[in-house]
Amino acid sequence: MERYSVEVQRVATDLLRVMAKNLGLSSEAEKRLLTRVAAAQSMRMNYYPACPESHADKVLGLSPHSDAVGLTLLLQVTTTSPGLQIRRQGRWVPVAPLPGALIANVGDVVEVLTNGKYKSVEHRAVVSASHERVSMAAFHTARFDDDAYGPLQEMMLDGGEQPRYRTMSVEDYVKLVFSSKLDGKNIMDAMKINPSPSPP
Ligand SMILES: O=C(O)CCC(=O)C(=O)O
Ligand SMILES: [Fe+2]
Repeated sequence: MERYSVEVQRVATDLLRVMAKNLGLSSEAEKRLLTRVAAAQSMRMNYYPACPESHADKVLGLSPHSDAVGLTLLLQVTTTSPGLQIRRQGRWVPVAPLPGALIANVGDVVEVLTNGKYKSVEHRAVVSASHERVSMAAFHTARFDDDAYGPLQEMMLDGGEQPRYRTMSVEDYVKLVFSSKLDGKNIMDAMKINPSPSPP
């Protein structure tokens, strides 16, 4: 478990480095502005028992949400029973499990830091009438005592872009997350400076 955790954290850091490069952050110091959101890690094992046929279409395994972290690397441990779905253009799209594959879910913190250039993905888990399912999520964040979460100056300066999200200390952000319900992208709505009305 410890080895898995260390390796997954390394993958998360590498992915964030690539994302930073894609965004034009080239120096080591600039890349660190994104990789710092993989400095800390927490893990969650999700167990979804099979749900009786009569209820399966009325029950969700996990309500729609986006992860309130930097980057999540998710392993669908049960490869024989799908359950994860992502929301794309208003529709729920299943993500088929691939043995040994990690799914990278962009979290809310990366959406804020990149001023919306990378959007966090809304997702949910559904249950099956016949199969139980296990997934394991590794969440990556900045350290609690790290500076703040807010749109990176380095990315906005070029285009004279305006910040679309508030800047908040990591501690206040964590308080906001723990006082919020698991409900779609509600934390992003709270962080937006001029939230546009959400589609029905
Ligand atoms: O079980 C899944 O596939 C989704 C888990 C998840 O979204 C989470 O733990 O945040
Ligand atoms: Fe999630």
